[in-house]
Amino acid sequence: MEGYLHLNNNQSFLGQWLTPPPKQQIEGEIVFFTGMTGYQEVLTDPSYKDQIIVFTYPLIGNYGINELDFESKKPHVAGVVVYEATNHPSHYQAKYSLKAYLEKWNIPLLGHIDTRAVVKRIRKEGTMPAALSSNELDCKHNWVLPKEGKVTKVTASTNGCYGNGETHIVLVDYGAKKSIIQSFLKRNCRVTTIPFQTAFKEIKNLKPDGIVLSNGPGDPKELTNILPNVKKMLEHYPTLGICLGHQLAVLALGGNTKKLTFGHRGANHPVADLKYGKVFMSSQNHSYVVDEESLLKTGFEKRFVNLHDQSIEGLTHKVLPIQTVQFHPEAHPGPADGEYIFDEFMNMIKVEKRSVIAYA
Ligand SMILES: NC(=O)CC[C@H](N)C(=O)O
Repeated sequence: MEGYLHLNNNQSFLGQWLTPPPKQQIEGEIVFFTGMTGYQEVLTDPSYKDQIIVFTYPLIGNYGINELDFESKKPHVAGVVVYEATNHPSHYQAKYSLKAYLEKWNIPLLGHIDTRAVVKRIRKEGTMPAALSSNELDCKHNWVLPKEGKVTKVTASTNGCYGNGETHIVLVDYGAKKSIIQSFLKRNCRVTTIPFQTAFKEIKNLKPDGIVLSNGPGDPKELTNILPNVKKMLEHYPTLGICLGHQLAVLALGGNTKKLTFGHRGANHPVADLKYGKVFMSSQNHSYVVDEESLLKTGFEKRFVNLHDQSIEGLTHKVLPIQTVQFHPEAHPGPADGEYIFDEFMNMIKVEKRSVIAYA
């Protein structure tokens, strides 16, 4: 059955529903992911909350969906656009086909769309509201998407406890990916995940050795009310900020963020580490970046740079033990080249512990 992708610039693309057509028109911000694999991780990464995702690789779903690679308990995207999706995945761990999985969660999959043409539009005109619909457009449209509250939708409602290692990591859950927890469990940590509005007093009671500010959906500037809390965390504990967490750390210390035209979403974004003079491939998913000029008064120094557009990919702090990254060191999807950031953070925690003991 025929279905449409309508962009807010009044351009429409005709395709075929590969899942049952949605009962109502689905609206969301349209973004594109360029990786050849990793669709399962993308669909279940809470940072994609309510977005319509276009996969640019022309055949999606070959290895199906398994029980291991979910980044959270359910898919978060509003809709999926592909050129072709297979019905017959081939992988020994495959539990569902892509279509069956999306159908189970009532998420529409629109196929036979010229995804490259769609991406050209988005690259030219920017990320914009869009709709998936069974109907042709009959008038000019301008969808206004609800802005606030995405983090509230995806954060945990209670604390979660994982592992029993030596070092205690408190992970502030703005929509955290499972792989971040696993990266710390691999490094002999105990991880406590906490709802994003947990007061600093309660965080202190948990006696963290280090704090991680997680990834998460939406514009970081929607979260201004929690910045004083974030600032206290940064001033008291070794802190690692990942993606949204990186952006919030900068805002909390008086810096600024801005929106990219079409964001970075893929598994092969080249990043330079200025500390070691080396380049590696990174996994990315973000629309916003830190504004370099705003860093002057924050005490942050640029450490990582995106080699496609020179945007900031990570910072260290001149005085406080803070490391932040815009890319995803936990990978999933994509390469784990940036994983050494977790090892560095573990060292940062050790050094802090030693100096606390020395001064006691
Ligand atoms: N993956 C993330 O944490 C994304 C951060 C933020 N929502 C952005 O789009 O820039």
